[in-house]
Amino acid sequence: MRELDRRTIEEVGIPAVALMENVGRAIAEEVIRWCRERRDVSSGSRQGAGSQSESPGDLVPAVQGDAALRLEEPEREHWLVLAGKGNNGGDGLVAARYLREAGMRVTIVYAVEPGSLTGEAALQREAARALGIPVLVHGEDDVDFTACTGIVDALLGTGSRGAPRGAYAELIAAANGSGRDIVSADIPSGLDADTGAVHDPCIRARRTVCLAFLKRGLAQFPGAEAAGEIVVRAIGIPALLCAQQNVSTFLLTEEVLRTRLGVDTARRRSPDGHKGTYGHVLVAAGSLPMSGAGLLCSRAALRAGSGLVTWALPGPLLPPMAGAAPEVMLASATAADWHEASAARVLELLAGRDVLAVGPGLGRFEGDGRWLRTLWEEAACPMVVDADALNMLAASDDLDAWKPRQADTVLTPHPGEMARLAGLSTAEVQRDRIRLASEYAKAHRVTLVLKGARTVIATPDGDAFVNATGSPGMATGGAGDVLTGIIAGLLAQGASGPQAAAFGVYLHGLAGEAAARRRAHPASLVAGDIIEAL
Ligand SMILES: NC(=O)C1=CN([C@@H]2O[C@H](COP(=O)(O)OP(=O)(O)OC[C@H]3O[C@@H](n4cnc5c(N)ncnc54)[C@H](OP(=O)(O)O)[C@@H]3O)[C@@H](O)[C@H]2O)[C@@H](O)CC1
Ligand SMILES: [K+]
Repeated sequence: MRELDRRTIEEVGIPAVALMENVGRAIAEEVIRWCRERRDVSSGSRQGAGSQSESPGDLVPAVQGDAALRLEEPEREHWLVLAGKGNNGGDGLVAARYLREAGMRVTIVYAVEPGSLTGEAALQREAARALGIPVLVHGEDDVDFTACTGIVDALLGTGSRGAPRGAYAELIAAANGSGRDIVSADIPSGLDADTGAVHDPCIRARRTVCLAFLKRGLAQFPGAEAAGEIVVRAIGIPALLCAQQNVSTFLLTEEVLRTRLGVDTARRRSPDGHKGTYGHVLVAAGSLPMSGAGLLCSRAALRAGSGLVTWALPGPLLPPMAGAAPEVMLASATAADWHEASAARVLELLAGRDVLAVGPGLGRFEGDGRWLRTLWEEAACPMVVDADALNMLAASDDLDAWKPRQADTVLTPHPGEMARLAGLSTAEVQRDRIRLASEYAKAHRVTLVLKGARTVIATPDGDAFVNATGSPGMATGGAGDVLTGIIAGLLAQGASGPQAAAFGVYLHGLAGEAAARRRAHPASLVAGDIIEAL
C-alpha cells in the first residue's frame, strides 16, 4: 500500500494532498453514515444495521454520492477527532473539516504539539485553524471524552511501529474507556497492519474506513475484531498501478476464486456424466475411539460432488459402520488396528481411485511415521493430509529427505498442528499466520490450509488467500474432518490443490453459515449439519 501511495504521488504526479482530500472525505461520509444507522437502530426503524453488528471484521459495502454528507439535525452530534502527527492525522483533519461543513460539532484533539506536524498534515492543520475548528492538545488541555457523541481515530496509520507510546497510548486508552463509538481512519491505532497483532493499547473501533485496499492485519484476528465493521474506500490510486503491483495476498471472494485461481464457481454437471466422471476418493481414516471422523470425512466428500467414496478402515470397524452411510463404500485396510504394514494395503486400495484423504481419527500407532512416508512417496494421486497424519509428519525427522510427491498435496493443520509442523508455539503461529503459512507452503511445495477464524490458504507458488466465510458455530468437533472431505471431493472432480483447498474452505464456511442460520443459536451447530447444508 505504501508503495502504491508513493508511485501515485511520484510517478503519476497526483499530489499527496489530493489523495488526502479523498481520504478525509471518505472518512467523513462513513462517520455520517454511522450516525444515521445508529439513529435508525435506536429509533427501531432498522434492525441489525450499523451499531447492532454482531460480526466484527465483516466487510460492509461503501455508499457514496452527495447525499453521503447530509445528516438531519447534525448539531446533535459532537465528534472528537484524535489526530497524530503523521499522514493518518492529516486524514483526520480533512475529515474534521467535512464533518464541520455538514453542520456537526467537531473538536480536534492533537496527540502532539500541533507545531510538530509536517508535510500535508501541517497544511491541513492550517486549513482547520482558518475555519476556526476548536482544538485541544493532549497534555496541555483537559479532554472530556464524556462530552462527545463519537470519536474519529486518526492517531496512527500504516506508518506506526510497535506498541503506541506516550501521548498516543494515553489517548487510545482514554478513547476505549469512554464507551463512545470510534471510527478509525485506515486501521485502528495500535494494530499491526501486516500481521493483525493487537498491541497494548489498541483502539477498539466500531467501524474502520480502510483506505484503497484491505490491509492484511484487518483480515486476520484479533485485528479484525479491533476493527469492527470494515469499509474499504477508493482514494484515487490509479487502476493501472494496482494492476502492475505484484499482489500475492487476497481476500477470498468468488471473484478471486474465478480470476486468480481459475475456479468455475458456477460449473454445471454434464447431462451425460456418470459416477465415474466425478472421481473416486479413498479415505484412510478412523479408529475405534474416533470412527466418526472417517465417516464425516467420507460423507462430506460425497456431498462435495465426488462420484464415489471408499472408506478404508480397520476391519473390526466394518460391521458397526456398515449402514451408517449407505452411499459410502467400506474396505478393510487391516485385520486389527492400524499398523505400519497396513500402508501397503492402502496403496493397493488406491488402484483405480483418484484421491487419497488421510488422517481424520487415525490415532497414533507404532511405526506411523514410516506408514505415512510410504503413502506420501508411493501414492501417485493428489492427497489431503489432516489431523493425526499431520502429527506423524511433524514427528518425522526430515520431510525434505522424503521423495517429493508427484501429485498435488494439501495439508490442513489447525494452529496446534501447524505449531508442531513448524516447531513453534501455537501463539507464535497465530502471531503471523499469513507469512508462516506462505513460507511453509513454498518451502515444502504443498498447498497449506491453516485453519481457524479467517483460514489462510497458501499455495506452493507463494499466493495466500484469506477466507472470510464461516460461523463461530463451526468451532465444534468434526468440522475439520468435513473440510478434509470437501477438499478431497473437489480434487476428485479435477480441481488442482490450490483450487480445491481455496474453494473447499470457502464452501465449508458458507455451508457453516447456512447451517448456523437454521439453529436458534450457532452454539448448537454440529459437524454433520455442515455436510447437510452443503
Ligand atoms: N502516503 C500517502 O500519501 C498517503 C497516506 N495516507 C494515510 O497516511 C497513513 C500513513 O501515514 P504516515 O506514513 O505519515 O504514518 P502514520 O501512520 O500517520 O504515523 C506515523 C507517525 O507516528 C509516529 N509513530 C509511529 N509509531 C508510533 C508508536 N508506536 N507510538 C507513537 N508514535 C508512533 C511516528 O513518529 P516518530 O516516532 O517517527 O517521530 C510517525 O511520525 C496511512 O495509514 C493513511 O492513513 C492516505 O492519506 C493516502 C495518502
Ligand atoms: K488510525
